[in-house]
Amino acid sequence: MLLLRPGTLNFPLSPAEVWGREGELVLEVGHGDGRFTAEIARRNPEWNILGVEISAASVTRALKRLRRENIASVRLYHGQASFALRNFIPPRGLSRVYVNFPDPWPKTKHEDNRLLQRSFFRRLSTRLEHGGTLLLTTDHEEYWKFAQAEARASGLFAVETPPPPEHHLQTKYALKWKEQGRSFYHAVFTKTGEDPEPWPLLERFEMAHALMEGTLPELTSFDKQVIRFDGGTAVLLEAARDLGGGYFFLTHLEEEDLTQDVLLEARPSTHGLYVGISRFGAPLVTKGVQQAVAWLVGWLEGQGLKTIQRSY
Ligand SMILES: C[S@@+](CC[C@H](N)C(=O)[O-])C[C@H]1O[C@@H](n2cnc3c(N)ncnc32)[C@H](O)[C@@H]1O
Repeated sequence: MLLLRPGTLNFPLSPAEVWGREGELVLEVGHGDGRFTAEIARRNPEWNILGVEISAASVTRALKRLRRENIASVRLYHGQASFALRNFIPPRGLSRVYVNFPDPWPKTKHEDNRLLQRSFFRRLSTRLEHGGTLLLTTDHEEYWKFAQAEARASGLFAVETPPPPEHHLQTKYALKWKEQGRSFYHAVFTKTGEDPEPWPLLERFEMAHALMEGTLPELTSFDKQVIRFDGGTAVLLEAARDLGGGYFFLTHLEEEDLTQDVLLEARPSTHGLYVGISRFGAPLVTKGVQQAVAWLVGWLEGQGLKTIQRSY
């Protein structure tokens, strides 16, 4: 299980379950092609390493590299760093975080997109052990200064700015910028205090389905439906017949720091018409999933079907 599928895991992660052993937990945010991830795994074979990356192409490249190099102490997650930090890492469970060449978002109006801002440092403090560190390496002087100011303003981190260690300058981006003669900046943020406000896990649910009776409509077309709710949006994009006499509804969900493409289904079962989330792709059953199912049930009620039982 090199690639983590959150729908199949308990939160927070149990190192024994996921890595097969206890050990120091280290996170790399935005690992790109995984070159640095492989390097720290070779240097520190006792670490349990989690790599998080939002680009699917980069995750694929990193997976190939880790397999090729036979590295067994790394797990990867394709998604947002904040989701992984919040849900995978036990309170004070993390000893170190690496962030190499984060997207700088240079325009002032895009500053909110920067990872290393005050709210992030506050949340990070709940997951780092006391004295735990975040190590930043960047070619972007302005972001480097911004991150330092934000960390200090959180009141929870001490900041030092030693020169970057040589192996931090071997990542894909470091090599690219080195060729162009750019300078590099480094900062070590050490946790000195903790945000008293806990950062609770994402709310997960066991079930999101209903049993209905009646006859499913014959659909010749399906108009895209956008459902907005407190905390996100669900978009039912398309409906498709399944061969068992039901329908699948391709649904895109955006919730805070989680994006999922899931299938809803409406199909005959032994107890009646099952209308709910399909297990395909091991989705996380979230509030958004429940909202999408509730919409579908309401829509089918509008077509004359009756709800016998609701589980959401
Ligand atoms: C400039 S690249 C650097 C990649 C690599 N660290 C290197 O030095 O070669 C920034 C990477 O961060 C990833 N990224 C940006 N925001 C992220 C987030 N919120 N969570 C996880 N990865 C993220 C991007 O997809 C991209 O691969």
